[in-house]
Amino acid sequence: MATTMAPKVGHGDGEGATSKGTESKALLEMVQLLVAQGVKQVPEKFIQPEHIRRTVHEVGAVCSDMIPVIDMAGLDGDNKDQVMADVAKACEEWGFFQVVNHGVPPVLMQEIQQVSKDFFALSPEEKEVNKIKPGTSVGYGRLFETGKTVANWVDRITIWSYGEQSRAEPCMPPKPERFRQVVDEYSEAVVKLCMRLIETLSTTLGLEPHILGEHINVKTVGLRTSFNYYPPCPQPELVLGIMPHADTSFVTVLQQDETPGLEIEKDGQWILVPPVKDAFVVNIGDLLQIVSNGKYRSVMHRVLVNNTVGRYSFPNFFMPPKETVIQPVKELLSETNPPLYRSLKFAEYISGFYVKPLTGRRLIDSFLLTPSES
Ligand SMILES: O=C(O)CCC(=O)C(=O)O
Ligand SMILES: [Fe+2]
Repeated sequence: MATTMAPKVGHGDGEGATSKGTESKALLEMVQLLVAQGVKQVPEKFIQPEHIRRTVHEVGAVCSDMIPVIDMAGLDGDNKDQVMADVAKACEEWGFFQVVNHGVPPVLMQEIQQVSKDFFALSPEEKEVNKIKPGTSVGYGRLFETGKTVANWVDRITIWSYGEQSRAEPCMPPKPERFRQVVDEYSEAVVKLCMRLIETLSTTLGLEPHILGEHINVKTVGLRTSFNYYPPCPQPELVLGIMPHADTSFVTVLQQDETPGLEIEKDGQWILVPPVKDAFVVNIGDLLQIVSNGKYRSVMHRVLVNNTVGRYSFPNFFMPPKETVIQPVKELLSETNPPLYRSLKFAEYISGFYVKPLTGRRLIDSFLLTPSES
């Protein structure tokens, strides 16, 4: 299990919701704008306390090549059992792995990168058209700027890219013009990949391939996509691109560009997830931790920035509608493996991180049937 070296914050997908009335102020202080103005010293609000900064090592210093890379083409071949075993091991030991030959066309991955570059190249006024609305968690701007937490060195736009929520809460930016079309194609391909992963994880959990998907009502699960831009920072050692957090998803499928920055916490150390061409980074989210009754764990991760080159990343959070009940799969339970978590509605989970996102504990622990000591 993840150790306690990182502060245990209960952020959902890197950041929580915005609190009412703080949005315009946040927008005036978008990182991109600060950098364009030639800021030499990062403003106070971005400076992390010392114990949260790069405490253990610099980017990439620890065994980053150990994070498993799974060739999904192998799931259809003679080597299937070995690939399944590799996935099972990756989930149990790492909670993170990369996938190649995953079925999402590389050209779509390039296009998503291009339209987000085009988005961030718009004028501040054009970007602000789509700014986060009070009480929601989608739109342009840094979320969770309540003034009580240190700000992340990132600008981002978050949208519901697929499923019920994308219809209920429209949030596509009007510009660039190709944004919507590219996102539609991309999210459909990424959802297919998520479905495939859920089927695979069902098997690696020791269940029939369809059980996990049926349990989470996979056909109703949607996608929330963030477009993160981490501009170069004049004092990268003082800030974090995104502070340590675990994701509020079943799984997250992340596209990163060629600039390193993402690190995961394992056995008390931060380990770089090295960029691999055309790969997605897959990680177990809190919801799968509950559903698998703790067999697969949602691992803390963070993002470092540097002073020379900007970085783009696109996490896709595979998340259910608010009314979905989240509980351990009954086929996994037995007298020797009793449920660790109580059943809850996803809405309850979300409101947990909206209301008290930074209590110093992981949100997921508050749903344990027997409270943990930490
Ligand atoms: O930028 C990255 O590589 C990770 C982003 C992330 O963890 C998040 O948005 O939840
Ligand atoms: Fe994350």
